[in-house]
Amino acid sequence: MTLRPERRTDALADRSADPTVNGTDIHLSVVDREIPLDDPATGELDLEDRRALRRVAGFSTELTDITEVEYRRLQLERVVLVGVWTDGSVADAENSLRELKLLAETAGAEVLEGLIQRRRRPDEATYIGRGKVEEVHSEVVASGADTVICDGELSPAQLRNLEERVKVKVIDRTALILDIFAQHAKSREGKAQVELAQLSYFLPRLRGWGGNLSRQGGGRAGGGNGGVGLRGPGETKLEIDRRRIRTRMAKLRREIDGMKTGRGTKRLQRRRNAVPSVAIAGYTNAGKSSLLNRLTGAGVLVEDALFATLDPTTRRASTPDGRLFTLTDTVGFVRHLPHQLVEAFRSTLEEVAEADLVVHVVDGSHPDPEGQISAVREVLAEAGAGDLPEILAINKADLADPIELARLQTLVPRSVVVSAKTGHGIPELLAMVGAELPRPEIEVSALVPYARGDLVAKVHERGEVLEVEHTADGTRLRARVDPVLAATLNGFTAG
Ligand SMILES: Nc1nc2c(ncn2[C@@H]2O[C@H](COP(=O)(O)OP(=O)(O)OP(=O)(O)O)[C@@H](O)[C@H]2O)c(=O)[nH]1
Ligand SMILES: [Mg+2]
Repeated sequence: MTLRPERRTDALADRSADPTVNGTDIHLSVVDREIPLDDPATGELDLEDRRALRRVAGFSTELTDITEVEYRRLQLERVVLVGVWTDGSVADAENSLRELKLLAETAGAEVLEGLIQRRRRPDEATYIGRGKVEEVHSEVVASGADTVICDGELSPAQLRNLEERVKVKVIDRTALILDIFAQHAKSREGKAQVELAQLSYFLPRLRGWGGNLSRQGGGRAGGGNGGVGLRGPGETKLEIDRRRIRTRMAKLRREIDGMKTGRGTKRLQRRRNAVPSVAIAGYTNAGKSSLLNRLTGAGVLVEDALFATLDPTTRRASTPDGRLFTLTDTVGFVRHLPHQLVEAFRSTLEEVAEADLVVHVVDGSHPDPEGQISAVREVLAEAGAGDLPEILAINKADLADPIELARLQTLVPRSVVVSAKTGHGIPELLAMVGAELPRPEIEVSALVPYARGDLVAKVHERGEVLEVEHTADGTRLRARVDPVLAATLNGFTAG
């Protein structure tokens, strides 16, 4: 597998112009598939294995416009999806493959077929059972696919073995997610983070193309002990590539650290102004950006695609009683989010970890909201945000089954049913946010002259006004405020 940035750009341009990507309907059902009873290739009699390869019917991407089809063929990969289903129900296995299909389509691929194999665990050498590799190969030939995507993270050896046998490119879920992130990254920081994640994924998977022939120059094989600057001549091509990648990764890490400082300064500034911060977190496509737009009119990109948002956006919002807070929309999470990405996006995730409160958005109309909730909590914990107070916003109430919504609400004490689309539940959500935000600590009484209306406005925004009275001498206030504002108000102590 190679990194091919050219295709990415093309595929992205195509994706945004493609009406079929957004509206694809998926009808899934698992149908038992006829499988020859004996497997002459291996002579294995693994009954469970044999019965287990199932075709997920009606799985192909439906494209209606024929010219569109022709156009897409030029650039897009035609893929067959393969999953190993180890535990849980058929529905879980289907959900997982359905999500892989969405991911593949988001990356710009055309999905031709989806296959699930029931196995106790993935095969160590080939991921799917050896006997079944042949069938996947036939499927690839029959459908004219050029890529197989596996629903898991495969070892370098598994990828290589499988690729040799199915005779087309094989990629795994991790590489697919990395590819989507690479297509969507816009900011300098986002791009650097994604590149770092991709390189750390590819590093152990590099192959010495051409084996021994790849040795550069003559001399010693397998350099590495010649010291800095002296390693060149004896190094294999593979070692040179590895070294280049490591150097590039170190440079990216430094760059990302530098950019982090810039954002840290802004964050400190907000801290100093004692504006509490709320982070919106949640599974990809849950409606996080829609909610930010609904709450603040931010105009952030909303798309029915996975990982539409990669760069954090921060906006100001206020509680029903007028207190200001910041609201940050962040990258969405997904099950088995590649750890390389979690690592590379650490600085973005730290932003979440430093928030005063997390609004965790979940798509109430999704078939497995609990699975999504726990996947999000896992990533939050990994980012050090596991202990933050959390409000669960159960979104897409306009689409979801009310019984399901009620059930979800009983699971989490601090939850609220909302619809970013219709505005349902938004006042309740804001009230809850207001109640959960840290209270300003210091109670003050002050008599502020009318000339200092700015100060009164600040108390309204940053503090909590307990009593207010307009007198002949000015505004008499009793309020709870932060230490900085308390110090200023001290000059106006009410007599
Ligand atoms: N019906 C309905 N659709 C919604 C609602 N909220 C969001 N959507 C749709 O869900 C899709 C995803 O919304 P986004 O706001 O982009 O979701 P996100 O969580 O920011 O997604 P990523 O940034 O990709 O992780 C879009 O097609 C929205 O129009 C809602 O309350 N009701
Ligand atoms: Mg978004």
